[in-house]
Amino acid sequence: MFSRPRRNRKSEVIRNMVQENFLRASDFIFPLFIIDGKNQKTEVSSMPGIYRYSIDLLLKEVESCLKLGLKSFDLFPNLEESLKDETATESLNKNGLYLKAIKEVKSNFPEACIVTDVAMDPYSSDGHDGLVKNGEIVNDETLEILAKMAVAQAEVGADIVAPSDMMDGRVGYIREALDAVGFTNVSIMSYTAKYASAFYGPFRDALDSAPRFGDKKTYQMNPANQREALIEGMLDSQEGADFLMVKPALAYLDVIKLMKDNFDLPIAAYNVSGEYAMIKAAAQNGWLDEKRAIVETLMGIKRAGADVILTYHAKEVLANNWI
Ligand SMILES: NCC(=O)CCC(=O)O
Ligand SMILES: [Mg+2]
Repeated sequence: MFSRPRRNRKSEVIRNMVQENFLRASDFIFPLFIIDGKNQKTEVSSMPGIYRYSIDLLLKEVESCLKLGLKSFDLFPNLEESLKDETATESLNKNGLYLKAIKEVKSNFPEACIVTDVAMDPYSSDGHDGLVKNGEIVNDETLEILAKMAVAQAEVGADIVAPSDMMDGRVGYIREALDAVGFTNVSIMSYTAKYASAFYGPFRDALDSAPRFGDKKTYQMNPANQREALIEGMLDSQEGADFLMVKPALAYLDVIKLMKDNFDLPIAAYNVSGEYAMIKAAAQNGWLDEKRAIVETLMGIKRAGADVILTYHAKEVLANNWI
């Protein structure tokens, strides 16, 4: 035997020397949930360790993350039912929870990178990402609403707007709307290949945003499909996306790799709520070594080709020096 791969595993020094992939604080975007009120911090029951924060406590949370070197945040609002309507009007309310939160975070911490969510579901009485007409999620009329939402978010300081709705043509539509009012420097992180997944369950608990009828299969992708992601990637690239996202991450590592191999834009992967919940539940039962399972999961996503990872594990990983 001339070749003995085990020689490169014989000591920790050599194992470290030949390590191919690394996780860094700057890889992560930390999703944060926001609720109305003062001094409110409520745990998402299906996501142990993850909370919804009122704006005052959100600022404290962001500050503590920044101290750990965690500098990018994706904000999501939990709105009261009474504020929801068919056209997501509340998403444009300058004094509403979401736009106020973005503005507060950005003015208190200009060094933070704020990613904002562009989709109708948190504000929609139908719980869908697009406008509903006669039971159908209509594409082109939704674009106008999304574009206004993106501009409103840019106006209060969004660094990156992230359309998570999967309507056709929305990246280009939003790009034009942003540019038309001078926001040529605001980036777009497109949810390019977002699959109709069971793993979003805990997130919908966090926001009370489950669809009120039907499912999201007419706009989110079929989990059975891989090549279709190339069509979405090509369109988003042509329409001016700055990042292409695959979501969820774990059951879609092949799609992350495919996107990495086919597009030169940075690839983001969303390690979603259900993926987080699975590890937490197993760890709480003593069935998994939590630290190792989390780091291995994130490393797998990185190894598959993700340049950026949106993950609820971001803070704990850094706070505990697990990477
Ligand atoms: N638009 C954002 C999501 O749908 C997040 C899903 C999750 O974390 O499960
Ligand atoms: Mg698309």
